[in-house]
Amino acid sequence: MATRQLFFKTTPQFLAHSSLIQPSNRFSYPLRIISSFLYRDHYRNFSSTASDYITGELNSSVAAALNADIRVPATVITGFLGSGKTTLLNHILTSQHGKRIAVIENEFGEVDIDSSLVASHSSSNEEIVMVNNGCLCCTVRGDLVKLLLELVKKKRDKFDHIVIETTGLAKPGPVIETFCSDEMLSRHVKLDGVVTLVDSKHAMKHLNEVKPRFVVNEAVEQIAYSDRIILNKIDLVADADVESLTNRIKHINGMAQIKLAQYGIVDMDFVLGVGGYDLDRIESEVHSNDSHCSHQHESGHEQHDGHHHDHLHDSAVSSVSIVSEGTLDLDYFDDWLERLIEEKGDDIYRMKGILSVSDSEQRYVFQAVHSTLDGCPGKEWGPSEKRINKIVFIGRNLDETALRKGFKGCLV
Ligand SMILES: Nc1nc2c(ncn2[C@@H]2O[C@H](COP(=O)(O)OP(=O)(O)OP(=O)(O)O)[C@@H](O)[C@H]2O)c(=O)[nH]1
Repeated sequence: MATRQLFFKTTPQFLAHSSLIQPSNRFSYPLRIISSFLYRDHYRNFSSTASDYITGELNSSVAAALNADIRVPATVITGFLGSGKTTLLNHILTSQHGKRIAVIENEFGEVDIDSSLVASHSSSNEEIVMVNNGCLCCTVRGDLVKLLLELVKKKRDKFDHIVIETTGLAKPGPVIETFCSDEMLSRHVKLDGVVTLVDSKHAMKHLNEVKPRFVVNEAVEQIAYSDRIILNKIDLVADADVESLTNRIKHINGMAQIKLAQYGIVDMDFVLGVGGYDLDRIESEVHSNDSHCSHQHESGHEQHDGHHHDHLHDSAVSSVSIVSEGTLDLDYFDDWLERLIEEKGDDIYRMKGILSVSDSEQRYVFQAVHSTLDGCPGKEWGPSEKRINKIVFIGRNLDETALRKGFKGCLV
């Protein structure tokens, strides 16, 4: 199938205001509650309201009967100024992946340059639709939701996947939270993954930049929130630089997969269909994390992550992995997580985990973005399989000792 795309454009500062997502708008679900509502809500609610929005699509009752997730996947491309986001977008739009892509482009500044760069690479310009909503400053979240819902309502039959390119200075947190916390949006669109472009030549400088108190370092945040990281422009640096940058990135985010690239050339399945927020994909994500994190598993009950503590940087954003045998009391764990989220929800950007819980033959899987938690029972443990808990936290000022202690307190 030929690749076709729609093109939507917004204007400055569109996704960069975390203050727009007030704590009161967030919701926190204890795991035991989530486990019962999860699939039911996403799929059944979809079927009851989809007809308002989606015409000429799958019959919603058929979808419900099949328990199919027919929400549109959306990929967020982020990365510092000049890191290669538009280059990657063009690669996506010109690759043969069989998906029809709708693009939401966030331009920083009055002059629309990126859209013409993308358009010039597009194979079917007539499919490109420009949307200019004026200045989205301070109405970011609502406008993004409106834009996405309109897209689904009016053009749903014209695309299979949405790609959102943020500005180089955008903070991805508010964008991700929008997908997770807006009920209407989450019925129709699911966040597939956050892909971050990193400029191999200049990234270290940006990552090391010390910002004034309460000012976030966007380059660090973009890495912390990502599911896939493309270490781009490797043609401009030595291997040793790539290695130290890779290690630095792993320290910030021990969960994301990393690929080296020139001109954003990566396989499409690295960026599309990532399933970064799908509970049924968490296991493979956490496993794949093992392979690139060079864990040095300790013998004994608990194993520490191998996040290169020999070259720690004083960045406040980092990740902590807990890999441990043993069985958890889900109620204890639930209480602990609730407390953690209450106290540190703003600082915990992402969490993913596979748990071995008492009185259950199934894994328990969960994932969270700040205080928005999803969890449900997963695959059964094999008869001779070692039950190993794996949890990854990514956030600011993480207290590794306290996290390990809290986790241990939930073991039976
Ligand atoms: N040498 C080299 N140049 C690259 C590579 N990838 C992209 N570029 C160039 O870097 C420049 C910036 O790339 P863009 O794709 O526009 O970067 P961007 O992240 O969209 O930039 P902003 O929209 O300004 O944030 C362009 O001139 C690209 O051709 C690469 O791997 N190697």
